[in-house]
Amino acid sequence: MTHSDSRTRVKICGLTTAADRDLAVTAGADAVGFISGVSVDTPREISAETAATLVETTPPFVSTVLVTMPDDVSDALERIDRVGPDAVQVHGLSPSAVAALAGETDAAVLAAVTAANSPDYESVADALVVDSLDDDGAGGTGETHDWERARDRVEALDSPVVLAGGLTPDNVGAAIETVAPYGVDVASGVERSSGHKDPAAVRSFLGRAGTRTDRPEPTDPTP
Ligand SMILES: O=C(O)c1ccccc1N[C@@H]1O[C@H](COP(=O)(O)O)[C@@H](O)[C@H]1O
Repeated sequence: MTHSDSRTRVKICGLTTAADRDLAVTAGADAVGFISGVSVDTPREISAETAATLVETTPPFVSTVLVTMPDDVSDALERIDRVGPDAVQVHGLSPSAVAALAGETDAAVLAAVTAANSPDYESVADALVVDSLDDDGAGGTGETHDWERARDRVEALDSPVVLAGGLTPDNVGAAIETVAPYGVDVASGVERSSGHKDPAAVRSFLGRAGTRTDRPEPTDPTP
């Protein structure tokens, strides 16, 4: 299902600090992603405790996403319980495990997939994140994949498709035009150094994705 007639949602992922989360929120991100519990070495990984704090202090109407690589369904449920996100993005689970997880959590379940295996996950996840996954099933590769093939998937699948993998301020406009995804997702492409976002790049990415709003700085929602 193409979404070229509506605004493309943007997730800024791999946020490691409150300052970077606030930067993404202020610049107009629809969703903010926190990476915790992954089996690959990444500068964007944070502890479950830090992720829980960042989720809890994210202002209303911005979706929080836990990005994780669980061993199995019960491991995923424990991680969701500890962090409390609106959505969980799971890497490396089979379609049947994703289906079981979706049946047991109130969080929206996003499956990280490739264009090749995306049809296997369509009926079991709330949305598909089509990425350039490495051999371990992890994202954050900074590498693009075949956008024409991704476009075919967007047209063939009923589930919302989020395009990820190697997106940057320079290519996100062309990516949206080519693929017409429901949303786009970026981690390494808007960093100034490993694990730290570049404010100008985050704003530029959101602007070129058609989403920048320049919201006022968020205030601490805790009383
Ligand atoms: O970013 C990571 O290091 C990472 C590690 C393990 C699983 C997922 C990860 N990131 C996800 O991959 C996409 C695309 O990343 P990039 O823009 O190509 O760097 C990212 O948005 C996360 O969802």
